[in-house]
Amino acid sequence: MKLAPSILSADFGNLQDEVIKIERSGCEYLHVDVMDGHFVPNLTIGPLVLEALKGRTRLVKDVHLMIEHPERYAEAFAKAGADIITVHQEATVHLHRTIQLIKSLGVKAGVSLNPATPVAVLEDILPDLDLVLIMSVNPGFGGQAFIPQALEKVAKLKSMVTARGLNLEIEVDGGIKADNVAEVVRAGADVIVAGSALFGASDFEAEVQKFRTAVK
Ligand SMILES: O=C(CO)[C@H](O)[C@H](O)COP(=O)(O)O
Ligand SMILES: [Fe+2]
Repeated sequence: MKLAPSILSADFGNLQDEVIKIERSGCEYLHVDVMDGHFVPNLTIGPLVLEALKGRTRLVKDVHLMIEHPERYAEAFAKAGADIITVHQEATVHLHRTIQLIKSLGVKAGVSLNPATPVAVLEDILPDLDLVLIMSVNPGFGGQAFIPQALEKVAKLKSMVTARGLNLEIEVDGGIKADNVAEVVRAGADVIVAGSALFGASDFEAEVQKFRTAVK
């Protein structure tokens, strides 16, 4: 299991230290939640913040775009240092074109699905993807409760990926804590996003260890 702490729940006044904390705890990805106040009812950060972290961390910068028309901003996030750009299937009409654009920028391409979107919509684009992000909360906010139906979706997606011999990562995002991470991984997740559970803990590193122990 790879861990992707979401900086949505970090202390933005102290971002550099928060990123160092993620790195020291042995996590693999840095999950960056970008929200536009249209696709989701919340506003967060843009490429400027990502750019500020450029060259300051070895973590894989995993950018989750919860914005309408993500194709308009892919280049800006690629230039700002994104390693993976994930767009929502629900937010772009020409998903195939958007994925090709992201790849042409030299960045890995992912697609995210809202809780009500079935994995079957990805059937024809699956071989083009580096990552699929299954939302286990409705996107927009940290600290929400895990939606259990996500487990079945992850398992279904895992079978599609295995049956076709594809090489892509399954990431799951929202409401994941030390006490439910094991079932998410058992269902087929390769990458786990966690925001409030890690940053809300009194000891970040100890909480990361709890996640690791839970999946052993
Ligand atoms: O994309 C997101 C919300 O839209 C966040 O990545 C997600 O909610 C992580 O936060 P938490 O672990 O607190 O649920
Ligand atoms: Fe996210």
